[in-house]
Amino acid sequence: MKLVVDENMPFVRELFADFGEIVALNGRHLSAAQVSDADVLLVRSVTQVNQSLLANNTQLKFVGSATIGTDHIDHAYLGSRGIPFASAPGCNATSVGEYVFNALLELADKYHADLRQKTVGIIGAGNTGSAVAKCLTAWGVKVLLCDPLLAQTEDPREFVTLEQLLAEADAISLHVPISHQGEHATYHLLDADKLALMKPDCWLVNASRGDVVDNHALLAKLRAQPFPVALDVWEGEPKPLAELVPLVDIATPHIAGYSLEGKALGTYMLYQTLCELLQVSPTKSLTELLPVNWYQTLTLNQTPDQAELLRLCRFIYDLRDDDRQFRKIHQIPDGFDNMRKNHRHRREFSALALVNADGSEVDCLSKLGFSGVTR
Ligand SMILES: NC(=O)c1ccc[n+]([C@@H]2O[C@H](COP(=O)([O-])OP(=O)(O)OC[C@H]3O[C@@H](n4cnc5c(N)ncnc54)[C@H](O)[C@@H]3O)[C@@H](O)[C@H]2O)c1
Ligand SMILES: O=C(O)[C@H](O)[C@H](O)COP(=O)(O)O
Repeated sequence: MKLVVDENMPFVRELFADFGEIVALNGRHLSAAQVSDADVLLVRSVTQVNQSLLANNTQLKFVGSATIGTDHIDHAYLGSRGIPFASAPGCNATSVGEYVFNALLELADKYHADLRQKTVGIIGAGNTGSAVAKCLTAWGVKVLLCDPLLAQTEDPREFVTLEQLLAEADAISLHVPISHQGEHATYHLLDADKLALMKPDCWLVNASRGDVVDNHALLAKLRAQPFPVALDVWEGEPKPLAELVPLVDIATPHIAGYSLEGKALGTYMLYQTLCELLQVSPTKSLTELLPVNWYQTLTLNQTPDQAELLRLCRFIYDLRDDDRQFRKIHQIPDGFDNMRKNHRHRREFSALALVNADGSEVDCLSKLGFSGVTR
């Protein structure tokens, strides 16, 4: 069997080598010729999987995307060809949750604000939105959820309308898929009119898809009156609107989901699906592939203050490093993709096992996901 895979997919050889020959290629520039004799195609979000990529291939048995978003997949075309497809729902949700929490802590630090005095509005309350809510709730921050689709279900959580969220939130984080049609389409969900409904100085974080926010409208608003913004995703990736970058406080190249755990789980979920499809038992486990946790002895107050929490979060992932690098490379040809390809995989909070020197467990840190170890 021949497996054509995105080169930016950790542990792909360890997990898939037993199935056949692995050919790892640049996913952004994958051509029809390169996939013409593939039996299995494993992609990430930068590969458009559609008729023009697959028309020459008559032997494809499986397409997998090691991502949460699937807007790069022509589902109707795969369906019409009867080609099985799987993605990896939720694989990097914790990573996104921790990225957004870190970003909000950085904004709070920069603007001398207490995050716990803020109300954070989360638009889209699925896997990534819930992961953000989990971190914020653990830290005692009030959260508003807007998700008109989940609001129609048995979901027991309380939901608000978009208008209510825009009117009440001191910070907004976006967690919707990109969609272009229907009552709840998310393309330019925050357009000039909606941006105008935000409270003055409301913070904005986008780690969903770039075109959920009208980037030109955001640029105009920031030029008229700067306010705190963190963007991980951009319209027109891999070429973000150059004038927008200097006006935002935190700028990164679509790496919110790039924890080692999140990326590895994406690959692993596809391994499980292919095993199922081929009716073979999985023989590999994800935990044996991941490196060991870090142990850190700390002396912490029972409830750390915001500065102490930020220090701890920066210890595991210092968002400012990615922000600094991004500002240097975003206008260089291939800079955006190269930074992603060479991104040093960060670990999730769970990889940091805290040994509190006074022997006590710090409740909010356990709730945030740090491995709490007391002695
Ligand atoms: N930056 C990154 O690295 C990164 C990583 C993972 C996912 N993402 C993006 O984030 C998106 C969300 O991921 P997820 O795991 O939370 O997906 P999910 O499917 O678990 O949740 C998405 C939620 O959005 C809701 N929704 C849809 N339209 C809406 C609307 N108009 N208003 C409010 N809510 C709406 C849905 O009902 C759903 O509950 C993905 O589709 C992907 O595009 C980005
Ligand atoms: O939808 C997702 O899971 C993320 O946006 C995705 O992981 C981004 O990374 P990429 O697939 O482009 O490497």
